[in-house]
Amino acid sequence: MKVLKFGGKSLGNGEPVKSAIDIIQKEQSTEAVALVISARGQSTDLLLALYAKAVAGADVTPDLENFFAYQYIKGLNLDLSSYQTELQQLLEALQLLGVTNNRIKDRVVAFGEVISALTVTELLRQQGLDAVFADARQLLVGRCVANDVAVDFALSKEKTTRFFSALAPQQIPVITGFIASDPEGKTITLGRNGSNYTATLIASFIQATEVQNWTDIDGVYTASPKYVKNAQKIPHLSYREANELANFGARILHAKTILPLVESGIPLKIFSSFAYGREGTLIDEKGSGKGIKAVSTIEDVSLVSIEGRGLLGKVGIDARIFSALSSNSISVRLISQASSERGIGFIVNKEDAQLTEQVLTKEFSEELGHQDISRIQVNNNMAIIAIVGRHNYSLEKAIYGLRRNKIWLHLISNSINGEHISLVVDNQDLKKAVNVVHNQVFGAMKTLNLFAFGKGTVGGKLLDQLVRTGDDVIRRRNLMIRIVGVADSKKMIFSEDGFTHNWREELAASQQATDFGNIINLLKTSGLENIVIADNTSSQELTEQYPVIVNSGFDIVASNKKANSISYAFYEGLRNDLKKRGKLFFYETNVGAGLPLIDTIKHLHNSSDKIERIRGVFSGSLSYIFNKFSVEGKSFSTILTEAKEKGYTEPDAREDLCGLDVARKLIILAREVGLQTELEDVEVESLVPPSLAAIGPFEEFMAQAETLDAYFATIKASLNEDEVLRYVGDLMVAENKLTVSLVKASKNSPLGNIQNADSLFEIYTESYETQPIIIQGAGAGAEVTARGVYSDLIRIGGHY
Ligand SMILES: NC(=O)C1=CN([C@@H]2O[C@H](COP(=O)(O)OP(=O)(O)OC[C@H]3O[C@@H](n4cnc5c(N)ncnc54)[C@H](OP(=O)(O)O)[C@@H]3O)[C@@H](O)[C@H]2O)C=CC1
Ligand SMILES: N[C@@H](CC=O)C(=O)O
Repeated sequence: MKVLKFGGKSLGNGEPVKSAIDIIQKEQSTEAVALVISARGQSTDLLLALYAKAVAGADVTPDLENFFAYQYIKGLNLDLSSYQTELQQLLEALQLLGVTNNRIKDRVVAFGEVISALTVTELLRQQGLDAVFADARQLLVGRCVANDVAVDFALSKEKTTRFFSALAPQQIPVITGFIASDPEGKTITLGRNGSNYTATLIASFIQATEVQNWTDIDGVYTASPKYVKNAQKIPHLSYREANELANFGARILHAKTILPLVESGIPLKIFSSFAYGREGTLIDEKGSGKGIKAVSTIEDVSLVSIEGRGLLGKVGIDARIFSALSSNSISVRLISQASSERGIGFIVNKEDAQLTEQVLTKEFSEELGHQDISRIQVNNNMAIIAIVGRHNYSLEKAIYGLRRNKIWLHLISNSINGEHISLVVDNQDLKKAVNVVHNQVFGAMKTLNLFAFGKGTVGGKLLDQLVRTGDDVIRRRNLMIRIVGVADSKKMIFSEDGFTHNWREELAASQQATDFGNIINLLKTSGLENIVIADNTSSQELTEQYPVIVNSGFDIVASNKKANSISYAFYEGLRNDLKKRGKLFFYETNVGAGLPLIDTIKHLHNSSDKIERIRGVFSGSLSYIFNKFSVEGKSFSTILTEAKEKGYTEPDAREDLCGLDVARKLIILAREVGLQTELEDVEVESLVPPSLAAIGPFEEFMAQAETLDAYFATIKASLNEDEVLRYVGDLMVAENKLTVSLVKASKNSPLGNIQNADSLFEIYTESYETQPIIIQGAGAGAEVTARGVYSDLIRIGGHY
């Protein structure tokens, strides 16, 4: 015979209770069943509310009617009037007395299970099954001890086996869950998860073949799906693991419910009654072997810490703490003690925190007076994350992830059998922390949460690329890049669930103004892990906020060159912040767009190959302009407009023309090789004609196209037939000399030979002294630059 237990949600009116009856019919067709039934739907909550109202002397009539209205199922021949009268009388007595009483409370609550079991019995009879109602108060006996129930196993077993042996083979007992009686025959309840306990007790008494727990969740998950979206169902657990999970927050289980099964070796299966046929979780003696099984959580606990020099080497301190707590019925969830014995920390339930402080202050009043104990501190806003299962390096992995996400660990506790690690974090960090730990220890898919500043040429293309190829990155890199926010200079959007192809429409429809402080605050309080800020703007104000971003615990990717080319003091300060916080900043696209230039320079520099000179065409837009202008008949302004339309220029193309963009790139490379240069150190030959230098808006500048064209026509006229114009950047490291100038190059030289918007960099080093390393390819453009930023994001993801 197997025992089937149905939870309250699985017996709610309508489809849920119909499905439960279907399941019972199917299951009993293969093997005899005994049923354990919880109160239906919200019945227990309604009864508790009725009890509270009655004690407060309030009118309970409407609520009582509501309760019974819910209990009646249309077409079912069940008369509950005697129960209604009995409950009403109990509540009236409570109204008169106005006092709380746990035994009466249990009697009130018991109506939920009794009516539910009667209802299921009747529904089964309607289907032609021989169902027999059984009140568990006739079967299970126990005593209330300190907020718990101690079951009298021998007596309960005797009563239960006697009841079962009197059943005919075809009869299906429908037993009330949750309730039992005390030795005087008064109603008691079995506490949290009480109906599950009823089921496992009955199963152990009758030596059932298995217990099936039918509920609204289809099994035990690797973490609470409320917090961790990619939590996975666990197919198989051992009793030990289930017990650890039950002790550490798994709502679906309770430690004491597992015990009767352990002793009798009966397997427990957890299924969803809303998805019959779907695999659930099996819990038995063997389990599925080694490995991490789950990361569970307990919210809202309190951390108590006792510190002081007087604890050093003193015998009996721990004994005094725990005996004081135990005589006040305060249970300690976990403990950690410094090896020097100068401090001890432990976790209690939040409800017990105040009493704990009072009890310990009294116990150690003398030591506190002599300053042997400097303080007893209680911190109420704590949470526990428990890693359950045998682990190799899981603690290291968890700590690495938590550190990267700036999550403070208050206490660590490791079980002796190695099957359990507990980590205590601030409650406010719980969601982020459990995601980090879960992903670290399972090596599960990592999530990178991206907030993107800038949705123009580069930023917009990056977001489109991410949406288009995100699934591919998940498949190949086990990394999900979730776009949680986008901001342009005016508006922003933010959603913890992320945006996909609809980001443009969502941003267009947004009413929320871009506000940097608000964005950082939203991200910090979101509970999202692994946050990366993408800067695809040309805003200097935003780059000046990078230290705030880093100090908030976020990584950065940027196509914006300004953070690396404004003052050296800022550059150095940012590097210090990054180092101190262990944060990442990737900016490969700052020079040469998607070309692997900065990385190459870094590798050469780090391998001590002295870089002597970097020379070439640093500007993609000016490469395009001079490639065309030198050989085609179009005017300079026409080609400049083309370059802008193709997305090669800076937002204000004069930053390219005046040499500022190339100068920035030279500074960035110079700093990579260790020079402490400033923008003013670069000797720049500007291409903005002197007569147009003072013009304000770009449109006004372009309105002077004739002057611009005439200026460049003169320069072009001075070219020989085999020459072309090139705008060349040159970094001479030993001389600390950085120049940008317009040169005439032979069409047949490497510089003269480049096409389209290609950049070309010649890198001379100690090893590559005469034959430089040459890196050449598209040096500007939305597609290649966005790809470069994308690849920086993936590199950051590789560190999670
Ligand atoms: N184009 C290229 O080939 C390359 C460009 N880069 C760099 O990429 C960066 C972006 O260039 P590009 O895409 O061409 O420029 P765009 O002008 O096309 O886009 C800039 C975006 O930044 C937004 N923005 C500006 N200031 C802010 C701010 N303070 N907060 C939020 N958003 C802001 C703009 O908003 P709004 O739309 O409201 O104006 C716009 O969406 C530049 O720094 C450039 O140097 C680097 C390598 C190559
Ligand atoms: N405007 C820049 C874009 C890339 O950095 C260029 O022309 O190279």
